[in-house]
Amino acid sequence: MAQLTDDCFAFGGKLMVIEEAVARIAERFPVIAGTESVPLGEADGRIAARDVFAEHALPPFANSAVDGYAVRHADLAPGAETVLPVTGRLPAGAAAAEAWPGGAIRIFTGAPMPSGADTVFMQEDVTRDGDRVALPPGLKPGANARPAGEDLERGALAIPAGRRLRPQDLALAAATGHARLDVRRRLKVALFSTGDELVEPGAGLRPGAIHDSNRVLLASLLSRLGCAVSDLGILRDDAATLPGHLARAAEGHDLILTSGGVSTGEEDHVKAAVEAIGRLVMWRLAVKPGRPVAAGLVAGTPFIGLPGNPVAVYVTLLFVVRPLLAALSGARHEPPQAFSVRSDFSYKKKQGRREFVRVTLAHGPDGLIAKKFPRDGAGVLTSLTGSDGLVELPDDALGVAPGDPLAFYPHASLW
Ligand SMILES: Nc1nc2c(c(=O)[nH]1)N[C@H]1C(S)=C(S)[C@@H](COP(=O)(O)OP(=O)(O)OC[C@H]3O[C@@H](n4cnc5c(N)ncnc54)[C@H](O)[C@@H]3O)O[C@H]1N2
Ligand code: MOO
Repeated sequence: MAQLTDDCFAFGGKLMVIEEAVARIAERFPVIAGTESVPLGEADGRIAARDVFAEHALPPFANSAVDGYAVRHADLAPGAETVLPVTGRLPAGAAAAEAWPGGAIRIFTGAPMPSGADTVFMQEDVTRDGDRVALPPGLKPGANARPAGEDLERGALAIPAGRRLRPQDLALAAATGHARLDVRRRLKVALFSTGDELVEPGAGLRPGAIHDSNRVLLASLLSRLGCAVSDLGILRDDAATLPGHLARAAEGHDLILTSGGVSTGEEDHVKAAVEAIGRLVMWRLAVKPGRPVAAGLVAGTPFIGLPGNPVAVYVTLLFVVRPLLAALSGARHEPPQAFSVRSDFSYKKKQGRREFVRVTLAHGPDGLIAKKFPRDGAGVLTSLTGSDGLVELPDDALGVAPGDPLAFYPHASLW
């Protein structure tokens, strides 16, 4: 393939490492503008548009961590039991009271510490007798009391801009005084499958046809990643009509995503269609499965063409598209977390490309071991439904042997 005038890759050369390719594609993709304010209940999975600061300290006031008795530590006899009169009662929600010198206040979890009191005995540790309570020796000053601002001081950063909001972030926003958050607008993604062999799920299978499974995989994954997906159906392997479909999709979308038709066959028209009405900025990556992935711009709108094989779709969406979605939407890319497991298999690979192998986990003598899913073709969908996750074989590795440490990504933590 000829070197394109405006591209950054020599397509014929060594394949580019995933992170470098993603960084160089991202440079050419514009970050979307536009934010909206949403109630916390609608903010899960959205991207924080700006830093969120604590409106007040968390907790806002010093309070008891247990049900028990609040005292001034200075009133306790060193090394001996202390008996104090019970001088008050403070349930959660009550306004703070004064601590009487030489008295103990019956207090409940979350109630404000009485001013002057600094230490709380758990009720299980004391002996109550009428209006007096006997307190054992040995409790440190400050025990079982939570200071104001222990979690966050007023004005402290609670959520950084660019964070993809998780339920725990929303809890922190609520706890620090926010009812709504400013978030980036959703990325609008136009989604196509391509291929003459494809028919809709549920349709009868004529000879040579298969059901389109990539579109529902991609639409579902993209929705989980917070995108607004336009499902635009199946495009035929037709060099004459493909460019028009892509050009129309470029209007009103932030990204066009296709699967299929990006390999080298003469029926693989997607790349040519992009070049006809826009430009490719990258084709082919050092990754297996998923090598023929293509990226470009169509009428200024970012385009990513994934290979047709379903496992290649899964892997490239995760490791190529996902960081690009983050770049487009102004999010911080938080790479999926890998866990270390031991290999239970031997496998040879080519140097100079990263491979993702589907595995199931089992308990070995020294921790978790990864067993390779027996059928590893990039078209084997049951290798995705029947495995626990992916292991990553590094670009430069020549293979893996039993006992080798492996980076494992559970399916459950990927989306
Ligand atoms: N001569 C070569 N052949 C192939 C190469 C190569 O380098 N040289 N690369 C192989 C690799 S690796 C992959 S991956 C595939 C990718 O090719 P395409 O992106 O052009 O994809 P298709 O040929 O259109 O489809 C591949 C495969 O996937 C099935 N498919 C496509 N779309 C869907 C869908 N929506 N749902 C379910 N299945 C789908 C399609 O029927 C094919 O079986 O090329 C290799 N060939
Ligand atoms: O890269 Mo292809 O995805 O190996 O099958």
